[in-house]
Amino acid sequence: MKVLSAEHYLQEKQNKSSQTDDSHLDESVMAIISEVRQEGDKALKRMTEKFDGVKLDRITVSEEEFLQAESAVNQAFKTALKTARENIEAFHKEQKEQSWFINQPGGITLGQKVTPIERVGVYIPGGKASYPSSVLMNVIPAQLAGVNEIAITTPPDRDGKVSPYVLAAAREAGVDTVYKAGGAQAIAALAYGTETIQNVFKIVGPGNAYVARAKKWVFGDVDIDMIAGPSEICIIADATANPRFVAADLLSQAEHDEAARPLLVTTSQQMADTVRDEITQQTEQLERQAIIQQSLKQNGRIILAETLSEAFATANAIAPEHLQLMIQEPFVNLANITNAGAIFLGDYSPEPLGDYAAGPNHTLPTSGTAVFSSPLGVYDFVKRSSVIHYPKEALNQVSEDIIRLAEAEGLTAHGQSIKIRKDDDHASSDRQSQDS
Ligand SMILES: NC(=O)c1ccc[n+]([C@@H]2O[C@H](COP(=O)([O-])OP(=O)(O)OC[C@H]3O[C@@H](n4cnc5c(N)ncnc54)[C@H](O)[C@@H]3O)[C@@H](O)[C@H]2O)c1
Ligand SMILES: N[C@H](CO)Cc1c[nH]c[nH+]1
Ligand SMILES: [Zn+2]
Repeated sequence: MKVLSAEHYLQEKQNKSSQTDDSHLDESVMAIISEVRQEGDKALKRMTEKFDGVKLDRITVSEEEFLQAESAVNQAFKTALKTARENIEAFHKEQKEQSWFINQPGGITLGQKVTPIERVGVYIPGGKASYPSSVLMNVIPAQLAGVNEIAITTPPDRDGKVSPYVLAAAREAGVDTVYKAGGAQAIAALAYGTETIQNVFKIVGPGNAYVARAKKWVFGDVDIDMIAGPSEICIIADATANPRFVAADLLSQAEHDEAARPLLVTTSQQMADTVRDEITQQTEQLERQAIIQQSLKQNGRIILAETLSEAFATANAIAPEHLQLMIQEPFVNLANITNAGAIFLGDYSPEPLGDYAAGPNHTLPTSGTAVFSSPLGVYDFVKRSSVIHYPKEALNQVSEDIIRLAEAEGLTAHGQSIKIRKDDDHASSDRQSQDS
């Protein structure tokens, strides 16, 4: 893993982002979207054959497949799923938002009505690993928001099957509709519908570059949660941190993807050296060595900071998906962190605790987007409508102001809508009793 100063790291990061040219990705994703829009299921099956290497007869997972999956997973896994579901539910319940109304003098009522989005599609990645935990993380907040119809889509394996762990998680979460479709083609199908796949109003869930780019392209026709890139972890460690833990936590995210970003920011040269050795030793024991080594080589960095203040400033500039504070007094220093998707405090709060069990969501802003966005939550599955009620007298009170403002904009029909009520004294006299 490359070691460099904070200043050099930030410079390197800037150079990289200005050099990125991914127009080829746009071209292939736009072509996929347009084929699915034009040909529906036929295109979806053709692409599943091309990219996932399997010819499908049926896109929707059958009840029989659900039952097979249920018997293929053991009881301990089901219990772990149940515990995770309970923790995720308990945390996300706190995010539930109520409609509210305020009464103002003169019989005015104003408010905000909160309504769940009716139909939502959840993308569950399936290329390099299967993610039952992501099923729970994406479905549970939608359910708590009151979403009526939730469908999952995930790529099938080469036998045309969906991971039994993913299906067991779907069952645990109470979702019966699972489609065998992955990549940009699945996103297009959810956005525009096919003969089999019902179109949805919002698409959530992480995925690889094709999935992320397709979400960007369909945004506007449907809503999306965020553009989630490869997993990232940034650990701020002072000389008191346990280097074995630090190395293990960095590796936990490196194994997701060759493009994953494991970063250590430390004030201690000795910590940097020991973590480096630990990473080499621990990697030898792990299964996904090829992915880890690529991730470490391409994006793994040990950043030396002169002071803890410089370490915090560097982490805030990175705005990582996950930030671990493995320093003395992590709680006190929480105040110094402004940009991070999730913040893990202390030596016994490693990132995988958040991935699976603690309760907060693991779908988090990546690629620096934590400067402006938040974890997936119940709030992502509702929309808000403003509510306005003025009785006649209250409208009369503001009518001159409205007419003046409308005239200034040259919008006389707007003014007319107000004037017509002011002049028409007998208008809705029968409704005035309701107003008072
Ligand atoms: N943020 C989170 O919560 C979270 C959770 C889990 C995984 N992840 C991330 O999600 C990503 C998952 O990626 P993945 O690849 O394992 O699974 P994936 O399901 O996102 O992608 C697999 C699909 O990509 C498509 N594809 C592959 N090669 C293609 C090509 N050349 N042209 C067009 N389409 C192609 C195929 O349709 C395939 O089904 C990883 O980066 C991982 O770090 C994030
Ligand atoms: N760390 C991933 C988000 O970056 C989420 C995940 C799912 N399973 C394991 N990890
Ligand atoms: Zn993870």
